[in-house]
Amino acid sequence: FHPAAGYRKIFESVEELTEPIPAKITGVVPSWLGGSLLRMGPGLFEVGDEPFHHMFDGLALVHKFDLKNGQVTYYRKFIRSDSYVRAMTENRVVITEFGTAAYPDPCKNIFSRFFTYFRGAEVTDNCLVNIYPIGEDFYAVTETNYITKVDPDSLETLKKVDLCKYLSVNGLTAHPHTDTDGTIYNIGNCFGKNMSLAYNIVKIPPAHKDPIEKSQVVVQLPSSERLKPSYIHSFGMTDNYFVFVEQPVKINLLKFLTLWNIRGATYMDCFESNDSMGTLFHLTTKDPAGYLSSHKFRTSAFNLFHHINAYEDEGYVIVDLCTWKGHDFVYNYLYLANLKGEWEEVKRAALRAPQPEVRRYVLPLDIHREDQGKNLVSLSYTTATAVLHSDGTIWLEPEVLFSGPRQAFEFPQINYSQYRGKKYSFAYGLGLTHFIPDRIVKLNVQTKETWVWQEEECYPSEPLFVPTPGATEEDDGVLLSVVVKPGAERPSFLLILDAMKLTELARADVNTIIPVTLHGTYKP
Ligand SMILES: CCCCCCCCCCCCCCCC(=O)OC/C=C(C)/C=C/C=C(C)/C=C/C1=C(C)CCCC1(C)C
Ligand SMILES: [Fe+2]
Repeated sequence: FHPAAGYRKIFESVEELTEPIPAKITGVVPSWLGGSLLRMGPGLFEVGDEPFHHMFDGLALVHKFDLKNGQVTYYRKFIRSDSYVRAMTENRVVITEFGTAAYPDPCKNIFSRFFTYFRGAEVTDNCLVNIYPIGEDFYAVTETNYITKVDPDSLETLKKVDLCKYLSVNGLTAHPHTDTDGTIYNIGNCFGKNMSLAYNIVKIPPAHKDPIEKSQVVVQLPSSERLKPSYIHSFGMTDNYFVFVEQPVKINLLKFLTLWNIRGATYMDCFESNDSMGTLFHLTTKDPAGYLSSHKFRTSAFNLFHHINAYEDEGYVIVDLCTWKGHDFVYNYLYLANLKGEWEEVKRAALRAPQPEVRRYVLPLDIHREDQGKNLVSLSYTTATAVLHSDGTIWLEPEVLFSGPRQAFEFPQINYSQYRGKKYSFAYGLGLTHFIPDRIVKLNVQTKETWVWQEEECYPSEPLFVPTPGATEEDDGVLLSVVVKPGAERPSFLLILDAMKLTELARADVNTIIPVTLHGTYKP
């Protein structure tokens, strides 16, 4: 598919811009589409002569496409995180990133090194994963306790916020949910006093000024394994429930706590797979007086990063997920050395990685002891099953919504404002071939029909759905994706697709390579 290995370019360092640059438009940008597309990703893949090793290490770069009156400009700035500022000052990796260790400053004397050793190293504030609004402010985030307030116009870094000051969590996911009234929910690991472990769901109520100050933990879910909470990247939310999937990818807390004293260790060294637990689903009501479902939902092992959507229907909770089969951690395959090789090497490196599959799980809400051994799912439109076992657990089997050999449907998006937590039809995603992003896919989750946008030597990013104002159809809107086409005269463009047919409406070409972006927000 990619013998020219053009995808390497999306993993190379770029400089930030001093002012927005104009884009050259082909096609017609819908006149109603006025706003900013904000996206986050790594932008600097080495500091001095020290390379970053993992796809999630590069220093955070915030990107912005401004759309106004059919015209488009592009701008980008590095986040002035402590990771960035100190790296620039000392010309070396100073703060340990996800898969790259910082080594002690060789210039420091033995005494100051001794003190750093006992104070413990600093947790990274390299917010490269997502950017989203909290109240009227915008925050760039990773998955630690540090988030960074960013000016969405100038892209300037405004302040670093430590979530631990407001909430008892060690971090929050980069995938919050927002209710219609603006309430934000998120989930994070909490390593409490006495080594008690929990997954805490937090609520940030809508407020004009500093909503984070009013945030609180609303639900606490215990970890099923002592000292080893599961890694969590996103969660599900319906009108009345939170869905938390406890996956066999574990954080070994003892390793994490001693990590900082081991030379060369990184966050990646704290993870391990549990090869016997399979995967557990937990349901809790959103109501603060809510409960944790007394039934344990189980299924075979998979890695989970992205929930697509979840909703309630006829006494069931339907949960659609982008899964990776097995307990082997997918992030083990995302080292830059694997992703930046020749095409044959990239394929070889991805060969043993878990296989992707889009799956639908159906969790019955009303469970009776006398139904033991029977399939409890009687929804007309799904083949997913849930069988009650004698030990009270419910074994789930999914319905496969999309599957292709080493063809992932990842970085999923939906018409979030209208269909979050509701019965829906369409998911949009980034197609990955052996982890290389090479197409945009639309999936009808009811019929399994797919539509594809693909172009030779093009490397797109997560497609964000923006609804047409006043739309009545679920897929009436556009998809926005940042595409890199290394050989072209202008090597990157903002792609605007008609979300119904996945046909191109317009592209806005810019004269610079835009490195890989993970997630982002459209700010109308
Ligand atoms: C867009 C194209 C990408 C091309 C290649 C990628 C292919 C990916 C296929 C799989 C999907 C995976 C999606 C992952 C998305 C993502 O954005 O992940 C980024 C996650 C990051 C940077 C996580 C950082 C987490 C940290 C630093 C956690 C730290 C912690 C611990 C490990 C334990 C203790 C608590 C604490 C400090 C939070
Ligand atoms: Fe993500």
